[in-house]
Amino acid sequence: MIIGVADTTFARANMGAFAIDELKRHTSARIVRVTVPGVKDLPVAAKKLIEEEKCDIVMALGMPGGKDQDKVCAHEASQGIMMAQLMTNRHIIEVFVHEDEAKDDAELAWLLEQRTREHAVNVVLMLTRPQEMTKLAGTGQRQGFDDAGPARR
Ligand SMILES: Cc1nc2c(=O)[nH]c(=O)nc-2n(C[C@H](O)[C@H](O)[C@H](O)CO)c1C
Repeated sequence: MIIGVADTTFARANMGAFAIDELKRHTSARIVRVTVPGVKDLPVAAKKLIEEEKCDIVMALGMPGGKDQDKVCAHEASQGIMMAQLMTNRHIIEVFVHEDEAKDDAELAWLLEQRTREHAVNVVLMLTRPQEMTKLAGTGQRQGFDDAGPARR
């Protein structure tokens, strides 16, 4: 099994390093990493990881900024990532932390790390123990901030 990790220099924390550290805690799968400038460069980076590096699944890690043009960029990047998934028939787990989700730099740094680590665990489960993911179905999981939990009557 091979896991791809694509991250960006635009992000304000080393999301690729967090992902790799967390993946290594849960799997001995080979990991291939590539770093690109920004989120719009992630779709082709992920597609190349799948097609050329034979990755079974890819984490696409990025941080959209808070400006309007950043949000447009992020939407375009998401569409590209979805297209790459459909073209390759492989999951590309998009891990985006929007800069304005956090109230200050300290929270942003925490969120960039926490969301990346929690999605790394999802990636390992999806690849190696999908039945464990099914056990979590409908439980209101969130990556980073608190889980929402199941809705109650
Ligand atoms: C406006 C803009 N905003 C972001 C952003 O919020 N987050 C990010 O990761 N990258 C951004 N970029 C850069 C593009 O994603 C891309 O790297 C360049 O257009 C080069 O292809 C751009 C150009």
